[in-house]
Amino acid sequence: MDKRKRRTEETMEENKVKKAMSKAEASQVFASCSFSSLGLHPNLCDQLRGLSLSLLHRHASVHVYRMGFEAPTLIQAQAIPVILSGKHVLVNAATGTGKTVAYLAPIIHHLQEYDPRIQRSDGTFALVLVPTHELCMQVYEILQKLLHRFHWIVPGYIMGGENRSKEKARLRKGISILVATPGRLLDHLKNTTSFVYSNLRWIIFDEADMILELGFGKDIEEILELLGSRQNESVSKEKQISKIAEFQRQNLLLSATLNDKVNNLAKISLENPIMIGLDDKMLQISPSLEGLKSLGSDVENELEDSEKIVRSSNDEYKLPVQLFQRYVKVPCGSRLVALLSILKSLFERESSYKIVVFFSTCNAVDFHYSLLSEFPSLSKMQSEAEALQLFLKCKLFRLHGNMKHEDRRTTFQSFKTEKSALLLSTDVAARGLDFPKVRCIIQYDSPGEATEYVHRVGRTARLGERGDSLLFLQPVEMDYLRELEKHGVSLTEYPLLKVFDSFPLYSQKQNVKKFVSVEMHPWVLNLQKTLESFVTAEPQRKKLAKDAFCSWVRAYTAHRGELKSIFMVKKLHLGHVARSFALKEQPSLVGQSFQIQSKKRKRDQNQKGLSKKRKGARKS
Ligand SMILES: Nc1ncnc2c1ncn2[C@@H]1O[C@H](COP(=O)(O)OP(=O)(O)OP(=O)(O)O)[C@@H](O)[C@H]1O
Repeated sequence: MDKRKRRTEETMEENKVKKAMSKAEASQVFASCSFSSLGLHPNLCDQLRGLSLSLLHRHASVHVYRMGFEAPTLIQAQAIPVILSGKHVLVNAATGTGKTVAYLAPIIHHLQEYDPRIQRSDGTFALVLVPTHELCMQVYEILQKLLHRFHWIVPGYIMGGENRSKEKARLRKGISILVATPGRLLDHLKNTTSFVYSNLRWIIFDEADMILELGFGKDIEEILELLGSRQNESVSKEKQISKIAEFQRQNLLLSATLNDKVNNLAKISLENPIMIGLDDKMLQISPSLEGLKSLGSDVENELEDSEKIVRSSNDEYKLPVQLFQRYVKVPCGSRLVALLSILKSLFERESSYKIVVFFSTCNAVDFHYSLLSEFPSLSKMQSEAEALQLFLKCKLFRLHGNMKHEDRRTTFQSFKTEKSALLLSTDVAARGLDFPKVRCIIQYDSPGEATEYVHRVGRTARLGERGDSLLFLQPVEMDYLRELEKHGVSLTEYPLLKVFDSFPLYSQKQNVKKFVSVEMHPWVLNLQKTLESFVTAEPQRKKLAKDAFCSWVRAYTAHRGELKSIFMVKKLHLGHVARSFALKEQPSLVGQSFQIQSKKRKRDQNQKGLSKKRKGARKS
């Protein structure tokens, strides 16, 4: 059989397997029922189904938004009927399984049924609380699409960093479904007298655990009190007026990872909740909710075992089954070269590829963004045109909390629509954000808690699509894998040397010796040297590198609990850390404590060296 024929047959076979796999993957995500069978109004079902299309309407092209959802996801099929029934609900489902529509659709279904129709002057009926600006915008956009046929139900958002007086004006006019970050909501609850919420029927905590982890616990308690929705309080029923007099409040709590803190929030906000996505072994919440503690209190003191309703920190997390998770073991000084090489090889392999790389600090994002925006292609044989080419030929974006809100919004929108792009981000992008077609997540700086790992990798492999994730670990950090295993997360090793071997040096294939170490690989040595010259040649770039170095070390010391013994600054060689920021030597800017730690490390090493020598001397 000739080669071409065999290749064609192989490709056909591969396609068959891929098709079969994607069917199997899809069947794990979608339910075999329809939206209408779940009890949703036909107009809403129509809105959820079908493709987005443009109609010619009286000489003008009108865009009709429809979501294009053929069938509900499994979690939607489970949650929608329960939420429609008016019960309080706690939802735990893997990332990218469609939780947003699962709670928005039933609310819209009920609101469109009110007779007479609800009006703006009735104020807010549903409140969606989210932890970040980006998530606020995202939920608001989905709401806009879902409400396309229900123009009398008004969506809106309020969030930190936005213009307060404009928000006040919008609240005065009336917002039926309001998406908000907790701090700004509390501000308006206290100071915007024209904000009408006496008809409030639903409170939803999306990414509930993160809201608490960001330290909004006290705000949430105050919000629940102001809204009269704290379960241990006798809600003054007289306060509630006409429209909802016959309805009970309904609160919903959702996340892909639930932790002990959420227990407390569940206890103070949910009444006899139905659990969705939690194993049978999870206990029902105790109906008598006594002895409630503060959401701001320490996790350890929070709960009696008998009252636990969600996973404890040692339980397994749900991850998308079609996610291929790997780790790469890289010595500290070669981290930057490894990152750039992996990115280059991924983007060269496929023309359409979207990657998100996570960093621990805003400064680290800025430094790598500046580096990758300008770092030229490596080739000594290059022509002038080639010399102008960049090392990575893809669209580059960055996202972090120190950026202006407008820039954050633009990045968020642009990265969504790009086909091939790289996003460098802090954890602001880790939660809930839905960037279509992201194929790979790289955690260049380690995530800390296993929950953070789960949410970061959850930006790919969404809704049954395939995705890869890669976690960078230094040899001294390998115990982190065991930490992940405790939560049922296991990773395989990424073949880093193979990637280095694949790069021609000076435009020729290298004759690289087998089994050479990462640090001594000629590609690594060469790229590291070029990077260092490039960074140190430009004072502004060097400053970015130094700032990034300092904040990286600070972030490294901030690991909590058991992770402190895995990520220990004193185990690091700060000179090697500096190399990972393309600095030839360690900046002296770090605080005194680091210098003391570094001296202590040297002293320890010297002592170890001495005792080894002594042992060696005794042996010989
Ligand atoms: N029934 C459906 N059919 C097809 N696509 C859907 C369906 N429901 C939701 N989606 C799409 O799936 C993607 C993921 O949804 P969503 O962001 O709500 O997931 P999630 O479970 O909240 O994820 P995370 O835990 O990361 O926040 C979105 O792009 C959404 O538009």
